[in-house]
Amino acid sequence: MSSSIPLSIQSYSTVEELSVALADLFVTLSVDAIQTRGRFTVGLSGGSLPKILAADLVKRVDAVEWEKLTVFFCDERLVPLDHEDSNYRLCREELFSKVPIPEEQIHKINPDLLENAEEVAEDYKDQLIHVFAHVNSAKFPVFDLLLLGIGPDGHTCSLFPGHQTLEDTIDWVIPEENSPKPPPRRITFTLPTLNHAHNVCFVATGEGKQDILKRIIDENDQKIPSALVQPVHGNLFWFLDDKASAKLTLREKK
Ligand SMILES: O=C1O[C@H](COP(=O)(O)O)[C@@H](O)[C@H](O)[C@H]1O
Repeated sequence: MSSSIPLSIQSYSTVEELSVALADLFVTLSVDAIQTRGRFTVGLSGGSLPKILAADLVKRVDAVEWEKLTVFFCDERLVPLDHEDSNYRLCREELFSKVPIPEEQIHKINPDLLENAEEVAEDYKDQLIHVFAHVNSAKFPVFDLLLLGIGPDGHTCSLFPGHQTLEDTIDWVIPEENSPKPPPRRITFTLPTLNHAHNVCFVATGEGKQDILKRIIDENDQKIPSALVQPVHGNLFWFLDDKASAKLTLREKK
């Protein structure tokens, strides 16, 4: 890893302890962002992340000013919003249904456009512009916090190894219609969108992530999409459990 990137790798004995620490980070960053900018902009992932995030956060609902939260999805599957593969549905079941976040502050894909992935991405960009354009002078949205997962192949969001999507240096959100992990049709934030955030936090647990984490963190293998997430000015956090981090040389044991 480049030494210029503020890097924090924390490994917890259990997923439960990791959930407590992740909720601490979420609360702390929400307080900072709301004090500084009047709101907290968050990008959520699907997969294992929503459950780990919600486990402790829902126990301290009052610690977050939910009405000042704005949520996007770092990637979304092109399925109806109530489909079992929908990242929105997963986050609703695990988190949104348990906290007082106003529904209109959760930015979802437009289900009327599902036939055309380009149009879904364009519409999602318009939603991003509506929220970010008037406050950011940067060319990309600047999220307060992006919470990312890592697949065993090193994909993050819907950015997969070897795919053309990794080359995009202009767009904010793009279609991916050949995801090797089902369902195949998705949209995803691009690397520049990820890399302009104030804070990016990867969350990975379990033995199945050991080898890919070694390639990303110890070997900085630039063929792996997750290794290409290197915030330009922001902080990069890795929240791991001890099973996932077992093969790493660089880590702080909690
Ligand atoms: O397909 C996806 O997978 C990744 C990783 O999921 P995990 O279950 O290994 O944590 C996830 O971050 C992404 O949002 C999702 O669409």
